Amino acid sequence: MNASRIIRLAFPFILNYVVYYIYLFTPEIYPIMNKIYIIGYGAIGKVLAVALKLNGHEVCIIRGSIADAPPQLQEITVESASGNWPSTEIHIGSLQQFRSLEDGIIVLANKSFGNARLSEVLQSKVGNAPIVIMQNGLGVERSFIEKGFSNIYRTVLFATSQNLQDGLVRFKPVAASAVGVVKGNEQLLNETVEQLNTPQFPFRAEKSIQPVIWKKAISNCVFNSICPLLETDNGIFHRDENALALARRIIAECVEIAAAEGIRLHADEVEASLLQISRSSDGQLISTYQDILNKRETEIETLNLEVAAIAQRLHKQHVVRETRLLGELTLLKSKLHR
Ligand SMILES: NC(=O)C1=CN([C@@H]2O[C@H](COP(=O)(O)OP(=O)(O)OC[C@H]3O[C@@H](n4cnc5c(N)ncnc54)[C@H](OP(=O)(O)O)[C@@H]3O)[C@@H](O)[C@H]2O)C=CC1
Ligand SMILES: CC(C)(CO)C(=O)C(=O)O
Repeated sequence: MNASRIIRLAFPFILNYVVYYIYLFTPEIYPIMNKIYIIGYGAIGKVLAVALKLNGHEVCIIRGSIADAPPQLQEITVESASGNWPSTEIHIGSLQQFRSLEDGIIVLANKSFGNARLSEVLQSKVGNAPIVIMQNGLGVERSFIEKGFSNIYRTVLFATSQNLQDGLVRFKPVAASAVGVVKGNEQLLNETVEQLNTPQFPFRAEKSIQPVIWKKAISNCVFNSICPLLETDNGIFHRDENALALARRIIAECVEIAAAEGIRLHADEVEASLLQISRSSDGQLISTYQDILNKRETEIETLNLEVAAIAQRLHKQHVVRETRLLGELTLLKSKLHR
């Protein structure tokens, strides 16, 4: 065999290696992910930060609503049914402090109504680093897609967390929270999940995230409107047949819109999941009700009102009359209280 034939035969293998090494060592193509930046010093952000730090990760919480918060160390304690986790010091900073976040995973644990502004600020700092959106609702990833972020992942949380005091949070994990690809690839998804997953706050990769997003969002359309309007806790649906009957009407409407979007869900499975959440968070107030009581903006626009907007786009607004009305009432109640 002559030399040129050997080179010709070997060429595909050499090319493979070259591409592989460029892939591995070029941060523009393959993010480094040494650190975890959590945006939002709220109930979820604090617990996630503590769980990750306890498992040896370098983690920093970045304030979501405050642009110029001075860097500080804050001790956070997490209360859980199996006992308190060791109190842990967490670095808190602000976006102004960081020129680039390209060496990490960026977790959005802020309220979704902050996404439009945050996506603008993050645009020049993120590069190809994965963004993990850890919020309830539909369409919460829109501003990141529109601005051309390259790796967008979406989590559906199966856990509840509640702020008790500034450095004290109560956490209840129910199951491993699902993470799936909105834009990106499965390999980066798996590596991102591997980084985020801890025994205290478990995550799992989900290949088909859209049905999971819709199922949880429909439950939230029920909880986040009916509970604040009735001024009651999440347990109402397993305690009261009439409340459950109302929930069924909202579920039926939303399941029809999900189907029109190509997401097949059965009303019965959504109801079963709603009842499970209602039982496991009996006595707890849903975030929207807490937000109204604390005179804060709510996420209702990415729940009932987003389902209504999707229905309108599909010329099916007649299908979601009750879902929309409850959403509008919740929005009005929130505005009247602020
Ligand atoms: N708590 C729970 O049990 C669950 C929560 N979720 C979802 O997780 C997400 C976080 O919830 P949770 O931690 O409970 O919420 P919190 O209200 O406790 O905290 C949310 C954080 O969002 C940030 N924020 C508020 N307004 C803005 C704004 N305008 N711009 C940017 N950031 C803002 C604030 O961060 P900072 O103080 O740094 O400014 C705030 O602390 C929500 O989308 C929620 O729906 C889902 C399931 C369960
Ligand atoms: C419905 C519930 C309680 C489930 O985690 C939730 O999503 C929330 O608190 O916002």
